[in-house]
Amino acid sequence: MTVTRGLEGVVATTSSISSIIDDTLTYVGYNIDDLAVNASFEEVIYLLWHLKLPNSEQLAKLKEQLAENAALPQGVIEHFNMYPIHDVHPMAALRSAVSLLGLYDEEADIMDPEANYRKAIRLQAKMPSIVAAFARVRKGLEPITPRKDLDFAANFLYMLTGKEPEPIAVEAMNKALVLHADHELNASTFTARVCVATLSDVYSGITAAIGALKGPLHGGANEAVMKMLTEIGTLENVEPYIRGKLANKEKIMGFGHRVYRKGDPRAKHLREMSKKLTELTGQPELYEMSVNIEKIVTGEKKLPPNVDFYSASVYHSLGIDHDLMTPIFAVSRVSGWLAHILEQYDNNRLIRPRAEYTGPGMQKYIPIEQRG
Ligand SMILES: CC(=O)SCCNC(=O)CCNC(=O)[C@H](O)C(C)(C)COP(=O)(O)OP(=O)(O)OC[C@H]1O[C@@H](n2cnc3c(N)ncnc32)[C@H](O)[C@@H]1OP(=O)(O)O
Ligand SMILES: O=C([O-])CC(=O)C(=O)O
Repeated sequence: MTVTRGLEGVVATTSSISSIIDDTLTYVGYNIDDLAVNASFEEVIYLLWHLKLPNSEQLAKLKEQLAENAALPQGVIEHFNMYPIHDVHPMAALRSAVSLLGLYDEEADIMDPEANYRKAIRLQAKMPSIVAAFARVRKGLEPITPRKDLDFAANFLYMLTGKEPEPIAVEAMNKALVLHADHELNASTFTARVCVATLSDVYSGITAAIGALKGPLHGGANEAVMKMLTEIGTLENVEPYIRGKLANKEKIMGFGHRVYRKGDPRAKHLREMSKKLTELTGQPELYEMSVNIEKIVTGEKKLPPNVDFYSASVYHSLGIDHDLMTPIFAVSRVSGWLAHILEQYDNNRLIRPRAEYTGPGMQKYIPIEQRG
C-alpha cells in the first residue's frame, strides 16, 4: 500500500466547477481576477450551480428566490438562547443552526434534483440570516428582518448592523464573497462530498462542511490572523513577534497553502481592499503591519499569504466582530459546497479510501478477570 498523508496531490474526483492550474484559479473557466472585478456574488452562485453565467432574467429570478427564502423559522432564532454555555463560537452556532434548519424542511430527505436545488436556494438564502441573527441575539439585540430590495452583500451587512451599508462596504463584502465562493477540493468541500456520497441529505453535507471549515488550518485562519494582529499591536512589534514565532517553529496564520506554490491569486485583491479600507477607517497601521509580516514570512520561509491573511483586516475595517470572520467565509463558501453536493449526487460513487494498518498483530481475547 502507498500511503499519501493528507491525500496530498491525490486526484479524488473530476469536477466542472472550479480549477487551480499553475496557481491560476478559475470558476467554470472564468479567471478569479476577472470575476473579482466584475461579478456580483449572485452571478457567481448561478455560475457555480448552472456552470454558466446567468442572463438578466435568470439573475433576477435567483435574486428573487434568495430574497423570498432569507427569513428564518422562529425556532432557529429561539434556539440561540438555549445554549448551555455562554461564549459559544459563532461557527458552532452556525453548524448547529444549519442542522436544526434541516428539521424545518419537509423536503430534507427528498432526493430528486429539483428538491435538492430548492434546498440549495434555501440554505444559501438563510446562511447570512443565521450568522447575523446569532451575532445580534448574543448581544441581547433583536434580529433584523432581511430586506427584499437589497442585494445579497448589502442585505447581509444590513442584517448585521441594522443600518443600510455604505456603497464601499457593499463593494468590499461582495468582492470578498466572490473570492471565497469555491476552491476545488479543499478540506470542507471534500467533507461535504464525502458526506453526501453516502446519499445522505444536503443539510448533513453542509453541517459537516461547516465543521471542517471551522479549523484554524482552513477557514478558521482568518480569525487567527486578526488575533495575531491584535497581539502584535504596533508596527515596531511585528519584527520581534514574527521572528520569535518562526524561531519557535510556530506557524504564522494566513500563510502557506497545500496547492499554491507561487501565491494565492485571491490575496492581492484582499490586500488592495485592506489598504483602501484601513486608510478610510483611520487604521492604516493595520495594513502596514500586515505588509511587514508578509515581507518577513515570504523572505524567511518563502511562504506567500493565502486568502485568509488580508481578509482579516478587511473584515475588521468593516466593523465585523472578529469571531464572525469564519462564519462570513461559510456564507460565501456554502455556494461552492452546494455546487459540489449537486455535482456529487449527479454522478455519485461512495468515497471510501483505505488505511494501512499499523496497530498490533493478531491477538487473542483475554477474559477481563485475567487481564493485568
Ligand atoms: C482557506 C484556507 O484554508 S487557506 C489556508 C489557511 N490556513 C492557514 O493559514 C494556517 C497556516 N498555514 C498552514 O498551516 C499550512 O500552510 C497549510 C495547512 C495551509 C498547508 O499545509 P500543508 O500543505 O500540510 O503544509 P505543511 O503544514 O506540511 O507545511 C510544509 C512546511 O512549511 C511550513 N509551513 C507551512 N505553513 C506555514 C506557516 N503558515 N507558517 C510557518 N511555517 C509554515 C511547515 O512548518 C512545514 O515545514 P517543515 O517542512 O520544515 O516541517
Ligand atoms: O484549497 C484549500 O486547501 C484551502 C483554500 O484556500 C480554500 O478553501 O479556499
